[in-house]
Amino acid sequence: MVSLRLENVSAGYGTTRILEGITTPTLSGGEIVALLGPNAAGKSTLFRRILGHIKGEGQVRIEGQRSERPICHMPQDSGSAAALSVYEAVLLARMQGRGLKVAEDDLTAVEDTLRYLDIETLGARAISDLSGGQRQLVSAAQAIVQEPEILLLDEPTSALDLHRQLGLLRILRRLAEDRQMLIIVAMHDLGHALRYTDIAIVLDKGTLAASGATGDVLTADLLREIYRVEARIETCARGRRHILIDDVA
Ligand SMILES: Nc1ncnc2c1ncn2[C@@H]1O[C@H](COP(=O)(O)OP(=O)(O)OP(=O)(O)O)[C@@H](O)[C@H]1O
Repeated sequence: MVSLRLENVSAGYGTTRILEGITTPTLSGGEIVALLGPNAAGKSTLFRRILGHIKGEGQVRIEGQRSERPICHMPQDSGSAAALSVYEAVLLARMQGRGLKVAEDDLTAVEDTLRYLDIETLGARAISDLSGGQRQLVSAAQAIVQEPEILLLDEPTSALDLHRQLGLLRILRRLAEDRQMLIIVAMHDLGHALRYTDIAIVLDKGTLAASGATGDVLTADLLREIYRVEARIETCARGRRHILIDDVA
């Protein structure tokens, strides 16, 4: 099974250092990890460092991988491939690193992924004509269709309505379980993190503020110190824990 661990990882842009000494627990296939932290904490930068798009000190250790390119990334703002249909754009994403010859199972993977995300009716539509939320689902499809072992998603639900937010998070849970994929999601919705993720990694100003089981990490103290809000974490009648925000701290 694939695993990922960061050891004393730093990174930056030019001479500006953004990330400093990030060490995480070992993250394993089958887990959903929330990458949390306020705006500009360094979440997208950490993804770029994991992907090798920017360099820095420390080690990104990936073990137990089956393929040469185990990681796939859904960026925060994926530019629209204006001239392509949804089907073509997802197929093109699927073919990255697989050569030019499209096989029957590539077409099946595209169709399954569009159906999985409930966007099969958009197949023939031009990407440029889609709504923001539809485009975000297509970006998710482009990442998922590649069947990576490690999936990095940068705020994948930010443009989605509530039903589709929950739908995508449930799909991620299924992918993690069925394919033993390690899924790391940068997100701002702490309620979703509490409900749908196993592990939380919290960045603050480029350093690691906390990491561990999401339910242990997300405390009223952390929300006050890192997110600067007064909050309570309470258990509802159904036994589920919820974050109740009272005020700014
Ligand atoms: N290409 C770049 N060149 C220079 N600085 C950058 C670049 N990209 C990001 N930064 C800076 O790095 C810091 C961290 O940005 P990053 O996008 O990693 O934060 P984030 O946690 O993903 O934020 P958000 O939640 O707002 O998306 C910010 O101060 C940002 O201005």
